[in-house]
Amino acid sequence: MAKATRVATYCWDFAFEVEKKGTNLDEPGTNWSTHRGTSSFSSRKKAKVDGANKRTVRLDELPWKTVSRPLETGLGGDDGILELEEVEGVEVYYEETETGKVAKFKYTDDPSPKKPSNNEEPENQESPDEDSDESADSEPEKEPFDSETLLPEWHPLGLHPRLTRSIHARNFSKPTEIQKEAIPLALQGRDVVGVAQTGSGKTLAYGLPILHTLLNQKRPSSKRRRPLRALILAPTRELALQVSQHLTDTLRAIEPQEDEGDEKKQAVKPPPHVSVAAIVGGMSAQKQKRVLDRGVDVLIATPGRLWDIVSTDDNLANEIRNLRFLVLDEADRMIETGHFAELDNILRLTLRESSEDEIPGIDNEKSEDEDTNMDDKADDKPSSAQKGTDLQTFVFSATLSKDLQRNLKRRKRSSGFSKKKKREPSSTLDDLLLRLDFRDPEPEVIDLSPKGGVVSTLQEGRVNCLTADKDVYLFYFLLRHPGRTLVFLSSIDGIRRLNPLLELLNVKAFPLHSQMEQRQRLKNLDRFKSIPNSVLLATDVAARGLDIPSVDHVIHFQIPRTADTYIHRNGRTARASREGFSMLMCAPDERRIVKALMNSLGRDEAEIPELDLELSLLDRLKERVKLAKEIEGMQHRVKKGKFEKNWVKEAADALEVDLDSDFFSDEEDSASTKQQQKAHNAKLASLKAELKQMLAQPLVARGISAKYITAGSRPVVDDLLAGTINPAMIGVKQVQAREEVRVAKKPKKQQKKKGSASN
Ligand SMILES: Nc1ncnc2c1ncn2[C@@H]1O[C@H](COP(=O)(O)OP(=O)(O)OP(=O)(O)O)[C@@H](O)[C@H]1O
Repeated sequence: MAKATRVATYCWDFAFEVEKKGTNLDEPGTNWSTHRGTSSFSSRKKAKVDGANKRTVRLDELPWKTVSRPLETGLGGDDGILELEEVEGVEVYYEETETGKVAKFKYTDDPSPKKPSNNEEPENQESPDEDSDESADSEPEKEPFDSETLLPEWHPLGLHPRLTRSIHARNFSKPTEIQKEAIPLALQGRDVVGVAQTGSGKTLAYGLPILHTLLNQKRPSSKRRRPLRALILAPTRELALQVSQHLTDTLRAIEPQEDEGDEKKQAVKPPPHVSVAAIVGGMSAQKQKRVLDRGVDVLIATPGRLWDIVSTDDNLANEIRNLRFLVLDEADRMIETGHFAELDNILRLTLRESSEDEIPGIDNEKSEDEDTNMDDKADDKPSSAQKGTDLQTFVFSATLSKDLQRNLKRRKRSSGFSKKKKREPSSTLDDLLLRLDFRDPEPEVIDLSPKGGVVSTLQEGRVNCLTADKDVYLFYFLLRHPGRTLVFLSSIDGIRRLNPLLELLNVKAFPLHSQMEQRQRLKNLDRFKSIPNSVLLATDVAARGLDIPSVDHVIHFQIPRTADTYIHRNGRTARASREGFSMLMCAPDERRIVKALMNSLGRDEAEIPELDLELSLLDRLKERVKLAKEIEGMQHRVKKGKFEKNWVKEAADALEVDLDSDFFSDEEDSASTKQQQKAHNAKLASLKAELKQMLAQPLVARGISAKYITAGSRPVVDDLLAGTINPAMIGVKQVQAREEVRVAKKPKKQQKKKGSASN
């Protein structure tokens, strides 16, 4: 006998499957029906089943409760069961049948010792009419929401009242610029290409119109599978999960909450009006397929995983053909992620079909001049007769080339794609976007990108140093300017080297790169988000779209190769009008790249000021970093040796060959090796002890008296009194990095050069 469990889902269809297939809870192909909500996993009491009151019930008659799954697990969407919870008063037993074991449920009507209050409805309430479509659309608002008074700047956008309520709950007092411009156009049915600075709220600029449209439609029945209505494609797994979370949060604020205390009502809660799910690589494809099988309204996906599923699922392919909304988020990055072919294949499904395979009224062969003439008729709005479907397309990024935007305008009349012509695989963003079949003859291009790509609240800075000294300069910066710091490196090897080094130096650092398991990536992101003085060492997998609240600093440990990457990396800080700081670490051989980078942004290299450094402290840090490197080198050699040996052994085992006796001669058990190991360990321990001692010493700036706070040429007493003392570096004020560049002097050479250039 087992106790019944409450799971994170409503399981109407599942109940049927359990009866049919027996007790395998994770049977592939099980048709799930879910309901999302919030709850605690609080009640874990054993069910008290009073035999006298027990009666056999169907699974769907049980008092199911919805619970939420935390995003940090990587399962924020409907992608699986994380935890089971007992249902009070329910007993599960199994009956042997011809087809195998069948789970049955006994449910007690007597919920003693809990006595219902006078206001409570009967415990064993019937589930709602599953075909709840009729009531859904006209669901009355519990309390009218006065958006005109409470959100005067959002009110004119005319969003669904439940969205304005949610916006209010999230304290978004006014729409951002891109939201103000994009939302009305999207609500008019226009296709929108939005370019706006990083952190400017682009997700809701396309997300709110989608949710608005779906909320204005009837609440789907739990009996019928809901068809996919919006597909959002994102370049990275993290971004896809984040967009999913963002939209889920927006909806969660408006779905009835479980912790409102009315348990009976939860048991009869209808399916969600709008369901959102994410499909990304690195997670169980089986579970994700099940999510799709039971139907979602808004799907956020990375192209690789989605195409894996679509290529074997005609149903899904058909749904993509009939989408209502298609979104490319960070479209330009998708070209770089190596999923171009998959993306191209998915987009092909969204192309219009007509009897002639041509877009009505459009001659694809017209000349450029004719194109221009057609431009003049740009005011022609799309008529529904012209549309293959109602598809609306949104393309958003912080960086889209001006050329592309011009081309998009010009392409309006040659939009679409003739299947008669050979379709070469696309290879550039321009190519890709020009192949998008916008239904709108002239997609609206909103370009709010700031001049030079720099957000006004961002302060840039740089340090010029040798490549070999970058570790020291980084360590200096982290001590000098504590905060949440995102360090970008160009290679995974670089991260693997730097991470243990920083750990030895007592810096809390977490790696993030594409060769890590998805769960570990999400876990590290989460740790970085929750620890204020931590460091994330990342490749450009983290450069785009990630919305980590309050990243104080972005450091380009290696100079990005393109201006777009520079903009997107910087965009991880100074988000949503907050201040932020970014620093280029520039080695002599990288000067050329910085120059080219700035040129392509229409800026001068000298515009980025140098960071003021306390050189005496920098020198003292060199000793510490040198020692940490020595320790790291020794540890690395041991690890590498073990790894290589294991690899050879595993390869030999796999090939079923015997290894030469020489291979084992220096194995651990030989006496001389043992001695060597002992000596090695002793040296390592002594170096570590030395480093520990060094790190325990306060770093005192030149001119500071270590004995008396009022003595020395720079007494620290004032800083102490003002509360501006930097605990890691005595004698230097605790100031923000942005303040240190204001006083920085431009390199003399540059000033000279500039002067001569202007002559
Ligand atoms: N109207 C608003 N008012 C205040 N904050 C907002 C508003 N809209 C969105 N935000 C918040 O701003 C942050 C950045 O939003 P979002 O991630 O959508 O930016 P983005 O423009 O997509 O950035 P990126 O280009 O880097 O992907 C989020 O934390 C979001 O919750």
